[in-house]
Amino acid sequence: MASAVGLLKRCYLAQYPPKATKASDPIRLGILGAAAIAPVAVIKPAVSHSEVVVYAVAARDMSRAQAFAKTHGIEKAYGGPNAYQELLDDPQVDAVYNPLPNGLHYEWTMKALAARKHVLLEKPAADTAAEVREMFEFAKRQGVVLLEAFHYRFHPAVVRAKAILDSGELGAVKSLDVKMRIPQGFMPDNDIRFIHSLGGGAMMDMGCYTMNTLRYFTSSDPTSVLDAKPDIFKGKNDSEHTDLIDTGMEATLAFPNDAIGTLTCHLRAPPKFRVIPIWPEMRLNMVCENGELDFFNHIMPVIYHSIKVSTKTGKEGKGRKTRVEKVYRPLQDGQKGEDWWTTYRYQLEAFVDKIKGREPDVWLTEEDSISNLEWIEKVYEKSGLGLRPASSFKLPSQ
Ligand SMILES: NC(=O)C1=CN([C@@H]2O[C@H](COP(=O)(O)OP(=O)(O)OC[C@H]3O[C@@H](n4cnc5c(N)ncnc54)[C@H](OP(=O)(O)O)[C@@H]3O)[C@@H](O)[C@H]2O)C=CC1
Ligand SMILES: O=C1OC[C@@H](O)[C@H](O)[C@H]1O
Repeated sequence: MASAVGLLKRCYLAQYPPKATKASDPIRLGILGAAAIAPVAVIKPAVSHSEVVVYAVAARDMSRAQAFAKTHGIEKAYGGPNAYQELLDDPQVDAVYNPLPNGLHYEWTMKALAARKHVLLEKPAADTAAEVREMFEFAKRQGVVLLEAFHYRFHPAVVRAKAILDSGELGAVKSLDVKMRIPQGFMPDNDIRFIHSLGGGAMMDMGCYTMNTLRYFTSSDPTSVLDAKPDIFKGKNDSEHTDLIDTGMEATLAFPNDAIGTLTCHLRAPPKFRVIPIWPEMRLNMVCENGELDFFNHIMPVIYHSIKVSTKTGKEGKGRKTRVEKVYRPLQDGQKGEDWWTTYRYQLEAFVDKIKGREPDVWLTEEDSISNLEWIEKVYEKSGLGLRPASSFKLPSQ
């Protein structure tokens, strides 16, 4: 009963967060595109943060920009073909959230960095690893913060699961399996995720999390891609190269010390036995020398999650001792958080801390973002689908 009340309370407060009194000099955030993810990723999280105000939005269509601004109480709306650049040229904007389609991440992040704005950039950071490297190098030269929005990494449940592994309690990792699947029926054929020129594909979308999860929990990069099997897009849209779009991917990767990682991602997972609809699935399982860790819902842990830890017991290790942990707020003294903070709220806290020159509780390095794309590329190469197209954009100074 208590846990059901907790769940309802967390979901309610995540949806309707308490309003923070704003500081006199908050970071003014501008959003590039009236994207579906923006309210969840930054608009709601900013409500309870005293040091951020979502100040502007830009959309390719003025009425869309205005409607979005009105719905979300955003002061400034830029619309039309030059709207994104106009937002970047606005001296009132301190930082930018870039939730454009993957294939536009590089161009608009480079332009935002050129305008000396800090950037919170949606995942995957770009279409190619070379572009990711360039963006981070440019951010450093410009003296601004750039963060790839792997929001799940900021949640204390994920931090705790990693700490369990790092503590040595379970011994060395032997195998990991990560699954992220959405049942078919949720995404139309013309979704940006099915458009090759926009960096589409399941391995780019859900797959970038699965790759990140494997690499994070092993604290290493893979050593090779052993196998990669795509499910090819069977729908129809007006774009080219839909035969190179994966709606799903299953890959097996070798890791140091003979560990094996498997990832499954799917944007249109078919029903079981062709008729039984499946639930969305987000799960991580790790088999280690001295036990096992099973993490249910590591991507959206605020709603509900469980970290089941089983350790071997007895003389020959045939017995099992099992416990379940649920972690909704940081376990370490001095770290910030509330039970109802979403992964995105934790992420925003870290982004703001970094901009303000404070040490965030959790941070993602540029090497992490670069390596993630490198290994996504290797999976695509192995699958036979090839890399996503690099952007043709070049900064005038390049
Ligand atoms: N962190 C997370 O949990 C999630 C992250 N994402 C990531 O966020 C990004 C956007 O996803 P999502 O919000 O679902 O996508 P949407 O399609 O809702 O938004 C994409 C935005 O891109 C703009 N855009 C600019 N050029 C184009 C173009 N040629 N075709 C289509 N759209 C264009 C549109 O802006 P305009 O308003 O100007 O027309 C649109 O609002 C992706 O990188 C995705 O991977 C997505 C969902 C969840
Ligand atoms: O978290 C997510 O859920 C839905 C996906 O398609 C999206 O891009 C991803 O980030």
